[in-house]
Amino acid sequence: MTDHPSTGPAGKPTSYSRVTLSRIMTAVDVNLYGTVHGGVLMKFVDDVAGAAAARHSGGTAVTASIDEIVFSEPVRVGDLVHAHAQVNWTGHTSMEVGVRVIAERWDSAEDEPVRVATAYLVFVGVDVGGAPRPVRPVLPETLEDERRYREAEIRRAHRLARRRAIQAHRAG
Ligand SMILES: CCCCCCCCCCCCCCCC(=O)SCCNC(=O)CCNC(=O)[C@H](O)C(C)(C)COP(=O)(O)OP(=O)(O)OC[C@H]1O[C@@H](n2cnc3c(N)ncnc32)[C@H](O)[C@@H]1OP(=O)(O)O
Repeated sequence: MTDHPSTGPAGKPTSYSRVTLSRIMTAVDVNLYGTVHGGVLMKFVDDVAGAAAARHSGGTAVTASIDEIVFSEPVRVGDLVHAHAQVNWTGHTSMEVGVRVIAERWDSAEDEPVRVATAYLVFVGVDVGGAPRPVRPVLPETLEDERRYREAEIRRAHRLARRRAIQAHRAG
């Protein structure tokens, strides 16, 4: 089992944080090439991740960083797009939120929905003054949740190692 905060009264299961946002993409969402702009999807991803972080932490949470966002298939005008988010990992004041974006093609409703994007973001719970505040631990419930928790730790370790390496490089 992954070494995550043990079950305690203050913890919340992963499923508690789950949020889905859905919308139909329109002509105002397109880029020069006629497909949906990546920035539109990034805003959508940030919104659903923010809602999951707010729900888990029981208050305001701000986006601190985006570790990764992958656009795996283009999205088109008319597609019905669903963004599913959950808190994968918690630190002291920060949370990793994973987001999966799925599209139902408007012109092939019989086909299986397509995974169009995947993202991992770090949110920090903040108080009314904007200062970081402690967040309750997330409690993985399933093997899949455990896997995501462990992978979030790997992403965090890489992020911190990269920062240290760049700082050392700059220090000469
Ligand atoms: C019931 C509910 C339904 C829902 C209903 C509500 C719906 C609601 C929907 C909202 C949907 C919109 C969601 C949009 C959300 C925005 O758009 S927020 C706007 C964009 N973001 C910002 O403006 C953030 C600006 N940055 C900051 O304010 C500060 O840098 C931060 C993020 C608060 C961090 O402050 P700091 O003093 O540098 O913090 P520091 O003490 O060094 O570190 C605190 C923690 O942050 C982590 N951290 C700091 N920097 C980073 C970094 N670059 N990368 C990763 N982690 C970092 C640290 O590792 C540390 O983690 P822990 O070890 O405590 O776990």
